[in-house]
Parts: sequence; C-alpha cells; structure tokens
Amino acid sequence: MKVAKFGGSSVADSIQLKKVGEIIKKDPKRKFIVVSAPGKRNKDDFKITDILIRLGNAFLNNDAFEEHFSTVIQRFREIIEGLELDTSILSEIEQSIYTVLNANYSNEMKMDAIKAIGEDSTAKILSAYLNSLGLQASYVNPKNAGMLVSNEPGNAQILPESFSKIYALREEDGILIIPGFFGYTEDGQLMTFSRGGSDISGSIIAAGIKAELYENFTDVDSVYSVNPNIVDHPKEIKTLTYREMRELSYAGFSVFHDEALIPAFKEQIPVCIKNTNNPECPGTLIVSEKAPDEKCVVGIASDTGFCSLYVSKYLMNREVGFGRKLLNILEDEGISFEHAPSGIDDISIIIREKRLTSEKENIIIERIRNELHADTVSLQRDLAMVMIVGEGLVRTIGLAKKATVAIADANVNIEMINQGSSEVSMMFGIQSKDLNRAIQSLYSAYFE
Ligand SMILES: Nc1ncnc2c1ncn2[C@@H]1O[C@H](COP(=O)(O)OP(=O)(O)O)[C@@H](O)[C@H]1O
Ligand SMILES: N[C@@H](CC(=O)OP(=O)(O)O)C(=O)O
Repeated sequence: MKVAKFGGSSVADSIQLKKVGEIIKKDPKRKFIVVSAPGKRNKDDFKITDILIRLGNAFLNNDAFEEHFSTVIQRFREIIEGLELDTSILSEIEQSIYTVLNANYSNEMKMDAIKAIGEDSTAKILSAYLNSLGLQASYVNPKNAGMLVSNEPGNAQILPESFSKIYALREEDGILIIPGFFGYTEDGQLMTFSRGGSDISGSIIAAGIKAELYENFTDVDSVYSVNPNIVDHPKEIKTLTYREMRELSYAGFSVFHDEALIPAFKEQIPVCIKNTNNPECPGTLIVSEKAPDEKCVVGIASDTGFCSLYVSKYLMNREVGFGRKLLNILEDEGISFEHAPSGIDDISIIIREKRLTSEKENIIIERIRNELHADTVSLQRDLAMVMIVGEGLVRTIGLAKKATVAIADANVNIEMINQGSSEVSMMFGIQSKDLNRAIQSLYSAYFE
C-alpha cells in the first residue's frame, strides 16, 4: 500500500486535479491520498490558504471579509465546474466557512479552523471526482483517521498514540482521501501543523499504515542540488538519505517540509518526490542508506530571515552556568534558537527573525546586560544561512576550503561558520543581500 500526497500546485485547478485522478487510477496501490489546498496556478497567483488567513484576520478584526470569502468560493466554483461535479459541494464549503466564523472558539483556534477549510474542501472535491470516474473513494476526516495532535495552534505536533489508530485504516475499503495540514487535539479541537504541513500529514499516514512507499507529488521532476529559483536547471538528485534531506529541507529546500521526514524515517518508509505534471519521471528517492557517492556534496540549501544575537563577556568560559542563564532568558521570552557557535569570551545565538520582534529584542538585550553583566550585547539582522550537505562530508578533505574560496570568489563576506556536530552538513552565515551570488558561486564550485 502506498500513500500519495498531492501538494498545492497539484490541486491548483481542475486541470491539475484531472492529472491527480489519472495518477491515482494508474496504480491500485495508491490507496491513501493526502491533499493540500489549491496553490498557485502561476507565479503571480495566490494560495487558497493565504486567502483564508486574510479572511480570518479580517473577520477577527471586524473588517470587511466578504471579498476574501468570494475569492475562495470563486476558486472552488471553477474547480467544481471544471470537474463537472454537483454544485452541492460548493454550498457545503460556503456553509463550513460560516460555521467556523460563528463558532465559539478562541481567535487562535478559529484561525486554525479557517485555514483548514482549503484542505478539507479539496479532499471532498477529489473524493467526489474519483467517484465520478467510477473509482470507489471516500473522504476521511483527520479526526476519524486518528490524527491526534498537541494543543499548539498553527504549530501542532502529532501525538504518538495516533499511529496505531491510523493503522486501522488499512482495513477500510476503497481509496481514502484525507485532507492534509491538520489534526485534532484529544478534546476534539482542530489544530493545524506549521505552514506547508500537508507533507507532515502524508508522512504520518505513511508511518501509521506502514506504507511500502510515501509518494510526494509536486511540480518539479526531482529535488535539485540547489534551489531552481536561484540557479537555472540545476543538477537533479536521484537518491538522498533521510539525514541529508532533513538538513536540506531545514535549510531552505521548500520542496519538502523539514518536519515531514521524521515519521517516515522512524518507520523506514521510503519517500519519493515526484512530479504531477510528469509522473513517469522517477523523481528523487529518500532512503536510510545509499551507495557511497563519488560526489560527497549532494546539495546546497539556503534560507534568509535569520539574526545573530552576539554576547561577549571576559572569562565567559570560566563562568559556570552562563550558557544556561543566557538560554533561560530566551526561554522566558518564548524564543527558540537555531544554532549557537561560541568562542572563549563570546557566543552568537542564531534565531529566526520572525520569532524576535523588536519589542522582544529590547527586553532580551536589557536582561542580558543587567542579569548576566555582559560586556557587549548586539543584534545583527538580515542574515542568510547557507548549508552544504552530503553524507561524505565527514571523510572528505578540502571541502571547507572549496566553500570558502567559492564564497570569496563571489566577493561575499562570511559572518559565521558552523561545522557543528552534524556529520552531514557545513553551514555559513552571510548577509542576505549576498545570498544569490554566493549560492551561484558555490554551485559552480561543487557541481560544474
Ligand atoms: N532544491 C529544490 N529542488 C526542487 N524544488 C525546490 C528546491 N528548492 C526549492 N524548491 C521549490 O519547491 C517548489 C515545490 O514545493 P511547493 O511549492 O511546496 O510544492 P507543492 O505545491 O507541491 O506543495 C518547487 O516548485 C521549487 O520552486
Ligand atoms: N495549504 C497549507 C499546507 C500545505 O502543505 O500547502 P502546500 O502543499 O501548498 O505547501 C499551506 O499553504 O501552508
């Protein structure tokens, strides 16, 4: 049995959904189907989830929300008409939006319930469409599928007891269509994963039913060695290990959510990234082990939106508990950190900028000065991280030299280096404005 997840680009309109129907029809092992909400149909288009968020914000702020409502309904109407389905589904979608808006939830929970309407409606539409093709398919709500999650709006985590419940789905007849992106808490409240989280749902279902394969259908033929939006026609990657993909997706390969690998990895389910627009192409396979590659670097990932909190204090290395107290301050303010390269008298804490508002920044800097008596505390924003990834990194001489030379050739200054404890990656912090230049130069050095 296989799990096939279709991302936003694969369900963006009725033409795409017809391709999805063909793909499901072609392989009877594709019994578990997870869908996203309609994504962008072209570069300048919008994602339904983004419009639903605007709708939710407008409603919660007592602003006019009708325009967003019509945009959502119009998009689903086009899909339903394009698939020649009964328009009663559209009334059901309209009704579900009103029900959520008028429900007696907290604002955060209401927002999650609004966001989930994109996936939920798409699953209902696909199920009806497959039935119209003569296939036996049914919509399964994540609550009935057994997707139990933590109570963290917009950032839910799966609870371990879900997996055995999901296993029972194997006994159900026909093709099961499950909306991605959300689950339910133990007390029945809808909760979404973080953005892009339908990949996580697919992986959870794959792990739960112990699938032979988790196919993740998107709009590219494979995972490329670098973001194709930065380098034209980059080299395709045929096989990756879970560890490599986890590092690459964490560091910016948005083609697969970085939290989505863990459930599949734990059950050793192979993951295949495939193209809905070219399903015969073999795609990229993600497995636990692969034959040693001649090329020890498989990919170069990058992401912007980081900042570095620099703290220095003479004899920091001798002060017992300094690191704990520093991280405690971040914990008190509810801020997680990404990396923490350190020296004798100083430490830099790398944080995602979106987590550190200027208000939080002032509080944290004041507290570090007053409570830890630091000599210097400063914050550098607009940083980008570049991650060079490959299983062979640990045993190959000269890879760091190659990277630093390539970055220097691009006339880019390195703000931070973090080889860290990971055996499969090497990280460089640079200024965001220099990112594309650095990546293009690194790509030439490692792959051309
Ligand atoms: N290294 C990479 N390899 C392939 N695609 C990448 C990579 N890095 C970023 N992407 C982007 O990821 C996109 C697919 O992810 P996403 O938009 O989330 O798809 P979906 O709509 O299927 O959920 C591609 O169109 C591509 O622009
Ligand atoms: N629709 C949700 C979840 C998701 O996974 O979407 P996509 O498959 O388009 O990345 C989002 O936009 O966050």
